[in-house]
Amino acid sequence: MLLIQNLHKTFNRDTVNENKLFQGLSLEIKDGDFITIIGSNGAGKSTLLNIISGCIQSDEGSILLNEKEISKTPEYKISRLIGRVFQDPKMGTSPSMTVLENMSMAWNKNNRYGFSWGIEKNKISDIKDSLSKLFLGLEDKLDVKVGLLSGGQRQAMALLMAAISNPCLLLLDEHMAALDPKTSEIIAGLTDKIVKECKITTLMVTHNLKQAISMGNRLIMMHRGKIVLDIRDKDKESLTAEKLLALFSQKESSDIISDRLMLA
Ligand SMILES: Nc1ncnc2c1ncn2[C@@H]1O[C@H](COP(=O)(O)OP(=O)(O)OP(=O)(O)O)[C@@H](O)[C@H]1O
Repeated sequence: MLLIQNLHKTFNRDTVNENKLFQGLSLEIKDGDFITIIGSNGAGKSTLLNIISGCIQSDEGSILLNEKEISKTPEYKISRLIGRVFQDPKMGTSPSMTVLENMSMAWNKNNRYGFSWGIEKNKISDIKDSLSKLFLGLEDKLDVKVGLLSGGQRQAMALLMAAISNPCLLLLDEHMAALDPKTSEIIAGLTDKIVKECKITTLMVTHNLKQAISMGNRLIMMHRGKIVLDIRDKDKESLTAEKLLALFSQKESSDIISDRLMLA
C-alpha cells in the first residue's frame, strides 16, 4: 500500500517565481489499484511521480510504501522497489545494447553482480517467452540493437523491463503520449495486460481522456496541486466522457481541463 500524507512542495521559494504546488496533499493507494491520473497543465502530476520515486524531495510530509517511510530515501534505493516508464521511449532502454542484453539487465535489476555471466543461458528462454507475449516479434530480434527498434517496440520493451523485476509500484508518466494513435492503442492493451498479469499497483499519468476512463479501477483528477476528483471501482466502471466532463464543469475553474485532454 502507498500512503501519501500531508505532502508539501514549493518550487523557487522566496523568489518571484515561487510556486507553492503541494500544500498538504494526501492520497491512499491500495495494493493492486490501477489509478489513471489526469489534470490541467502544471497541476503537479509529474511532480507527484517524481516525489514518490525520490527524484525530487518534498519539503514536508510522509510517503509510506508497504509501511516503510521512503520520503527521504535516495532515488537509487527507491528504484529497486518502483518501476517507471517515461514519455520518451528512449529513456527506458539502452540503445547501444541488444534486446537480449536490455532484458537481461532488467531481469537482474535487483541482483548483486558477481563474476557470473550477465546473460545466463537458462534465462534466455524465459526472456523469449516474456517478449513473445508482446506480440511484436521481439523474441526473434534478441541480437538486434534496441536503438534500431521503433518507438512503439522500445516503449513496449520499457514497459516489460519495468515490470519484470516485480516492483511494488509501477509509475507510468504519459508513456503513450509520444506514440502514434495506433501504437498508443497497442501499448495501452499491453499496459492493461502487464498490470493485470503481474498484479502491480500502478499510477498512470495521461492526457488521453478515453484511456483514462477505460483503463484502471480508479481515476484521479488533479488541479493546481490538489486532487479535485477521485472516482473508483463501480463509479469508475460506469464512467463516460460525458459524465466526467459534467463533473469537471461543476468545478470552480474553467482552466481545469487542458486542451490536450479535450483533444485526446
Ligand atoms: N524542478 C522544478 N523546478 C521548478 N519548478 C518545477 C519543477 N518541476 C515542476 N515544476 C513546476 O511545478 C508545476 C507542476 O509541474 P508538473 O510537471 O508536475 O505538472 P504536470 O501536471 O505534470 O503538467 P503537464 O501535464 O503540463 O505535464 C509547474 O508549474 C512546473 O513548472
